[in-house]
Amino acid sequence: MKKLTIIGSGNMGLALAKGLVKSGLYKASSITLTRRNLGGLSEYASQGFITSNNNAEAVKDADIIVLAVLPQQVNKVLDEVKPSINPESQLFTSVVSGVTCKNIKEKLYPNLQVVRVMPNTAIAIQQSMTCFATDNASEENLSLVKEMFDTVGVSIQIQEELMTSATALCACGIAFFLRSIRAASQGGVEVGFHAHDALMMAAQTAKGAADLLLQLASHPEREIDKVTSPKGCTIAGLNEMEHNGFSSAMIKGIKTSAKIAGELYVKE
Ligand SMILES: NC(=O)C1=CN([C@@H]2O[C@H](COP(=O)(O)OP(=O)(O)OC[C@H]3O[C@@H](n4cnc5c(N)ncnc54)[C@H](O)[C@@H]3O)[C@@H](O)[C@H]2O)C=CC1
Ligand SMILES: O=C(O)[C@@H]1CCC=N1
Repeated sequence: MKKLTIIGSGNMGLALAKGLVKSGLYKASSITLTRRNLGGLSEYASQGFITSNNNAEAVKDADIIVLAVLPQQVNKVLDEVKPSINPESQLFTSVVSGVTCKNIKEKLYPNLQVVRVMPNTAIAIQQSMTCFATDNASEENLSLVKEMFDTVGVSIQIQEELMTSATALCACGIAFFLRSIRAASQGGVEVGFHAHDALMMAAQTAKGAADLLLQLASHPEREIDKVTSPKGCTIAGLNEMEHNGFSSAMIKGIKTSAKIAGELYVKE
């Protein structure tokens, strides 16, 4: 079993750690989690994870390193770990938005194999859509990354220039679909359901809609056509939403997120 060190164990780092252990691919004892404030990791230490607030020490024995700090924390952390990194033997992965493989190699070592990965928080329940890209990692290391992220959802390799787009569509996308479900449940309350029933009903309906596309390899409009009876209530509601900019709002939101994702990291 490979040894993994996650630098920056916040929302994403912890979701990844939980998902990998749940999948059975990793034991908690083979994952080291770092954070500045160790107290925030005590629950994880009691579950068998190794915890540390010393990034330089924590990366020394790792086969795979996952950088999961915020973009504005990257420069300081890379300076800190550089003397402990072995570019010959370690694989460096990063989930940080807007930080390219080149940015990391410039700060660390030019021959370090780097894979940029963009998962989403559904990784905690093995349902992530994960995109990854590299400009120098070996096929063997790419297979390792694919195996790792396929056990916690679905992963695909993409061109690196599309990573900020993948961030918007898939990583930010979790929030966009959650807000849609929340809005649907609020509508549900207005038409007569208690809030917790409305939320469960909206979430299960969203899950069914997604599964129609994934399991039948169908297109949204094909499935929509099956719901919209002529002169019926679905087309009336759907058109009302479109008159209010439903599709347009989602498209504009994704474009804005993709733009911001590319501006999050500032080189020193
Ligand atoms: N939250 C999400 O849905 C996703 C986040 N990402 C990326 O993951 C990265 C982390 O995002 P979040 O987990 O949301 O942020 P977060 O703020 O929850 O996590 C960052 C963690 O890094 C720790 N940290 C800061 N400085 C550190 C240091 N010097 N040493 C060790 N730990 C340190 C913080 O204490 C915090 O726990 C970001 O770069 C983000 O772009 C990528 C995909 C999805
Ligand atoms: O909001 C953010 O910047 C991070 C990256 C993608 C999801 N969360």
